[in-house]
Amino acid sequence: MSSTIDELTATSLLRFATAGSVDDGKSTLVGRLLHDSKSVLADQLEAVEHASRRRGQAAPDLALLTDGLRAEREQGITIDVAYRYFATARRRFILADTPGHVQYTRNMVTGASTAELAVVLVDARNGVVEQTRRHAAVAALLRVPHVVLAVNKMDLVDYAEPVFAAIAAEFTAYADSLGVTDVVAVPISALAGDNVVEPSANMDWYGGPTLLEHLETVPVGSDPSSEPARFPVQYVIRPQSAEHPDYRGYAGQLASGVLRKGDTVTVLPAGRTTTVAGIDVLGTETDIAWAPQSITVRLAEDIDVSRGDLIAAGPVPEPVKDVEATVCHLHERPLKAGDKVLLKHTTRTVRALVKEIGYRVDIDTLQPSPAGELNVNEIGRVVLRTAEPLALDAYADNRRTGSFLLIDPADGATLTAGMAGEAFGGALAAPAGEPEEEDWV
Ligand SMILES: Nc1nc2c(ncn2[C@@H]2O[C@H](COP(=O)(O)OP(=O)(O)OP(=O)(O)O)[C@@H](O)[C@H]2O)c(=O)[nH]1
Repeated sequence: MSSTIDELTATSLLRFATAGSVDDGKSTLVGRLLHDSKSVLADQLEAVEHASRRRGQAAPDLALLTDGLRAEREQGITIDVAYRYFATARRRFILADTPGHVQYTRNMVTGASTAELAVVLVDARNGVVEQTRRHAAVAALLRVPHVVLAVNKMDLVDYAEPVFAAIAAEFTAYADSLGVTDVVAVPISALAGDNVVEPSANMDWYGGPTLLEHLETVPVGSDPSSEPARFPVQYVIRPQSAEHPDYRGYAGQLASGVLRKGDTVTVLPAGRTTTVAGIDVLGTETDIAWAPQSITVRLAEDIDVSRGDLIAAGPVPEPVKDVEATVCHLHERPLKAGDKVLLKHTTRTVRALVKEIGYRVDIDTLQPSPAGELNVNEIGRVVLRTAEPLALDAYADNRRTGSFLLIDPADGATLTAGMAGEAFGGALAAPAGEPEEEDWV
């Protein structure tokens, strides 16, 4: 069965995000990836060639492939996170293309929250700059498992190995201090196509994979059997037909792990334990299901289960009403102690009070400092009190069931993205003079 799991789970799909400062060459890189991996349709390419000729450029400007919005191009900035889908013979890709201007943190959090790999782009002429460190910090905070440092514009530094080596060493050391251990550095020229899809003849000193080779081969989709099963109930199915008067099934997407018929499970937050009586995938009964399949589960006992409950196996989280989390604030309206919000965790939405803004983190220095409120793009530590108990995992253990959103009850706006538990692998201490974490709640 394990080979089937390998074949059918997310191993064939890589979700990744790009991040870089303005003009580092993200659009050109993504265009180059799509073009050289033959993911671009002929008519798209024709349109780009036509547009480039009109502007008097001899070669097609591949950045045009990715900059869908003309207005944005005219302003010279990229507006929002764009998702692009492409595939090679070896793997399918979903790319969250995150822009590099001032809204970087918000966009990168949005784009990288589901990513398994982040490509951090730097301009070889500038090396590691402030924004590079910020991108690395956000990747660390979101626990993106793999980071690629793409050192772009190598053509402008004469393809010189020492330039690349120094940047790679500086970045790797910084990433390491954040707890990001899987960093692969690739010297590229997005414009000329060196080491993006094809190996570069200009950099024969580089023995590593091209960017695409790495994207195609990096291990993804952590083995579901290594994680405890987490199944947030999306719908309760009760057909109440004469044929099946007692049928009660729970439908949703398995967030993590493997669920088998006969497994002992706990329904949270109530805490009732029962066994899995049956599993249906696409209307067909099966003995086993794994994340991220969409399934319907039947339980042995007729217990009260509703939308928003978590059916969990293995070590299950203790439901809590006091939530301490690291958050990134996404909205122009600041988040303050005393705010009444809605907290959306998987399929469950509950009322919550912002009890305390613990501190904000300076993303450049990673130093925490006391804060009364969190402004847009700021990262900080908050304490929340929910109206009903939540079955939250630590984000470090489970990115799906350890994360949540805060929503403005007045207009439904998404305010804040939250990650339960410790930040930066616990390396981040409370600011000096602040109460110890235990004293907060
Ligand atoms: N010489 C050289 N120029 C490059 C390379 N990659 C990109 N450029 C140029 O750098 C400029 C910026 O590239 P873009 O791809 O638009 O940069 P971006 O990072 O997407 O910029 P924003 O969309 O504004 O965030 C353009 O003039 C590109 O042609 C490269 O490898 N070598």
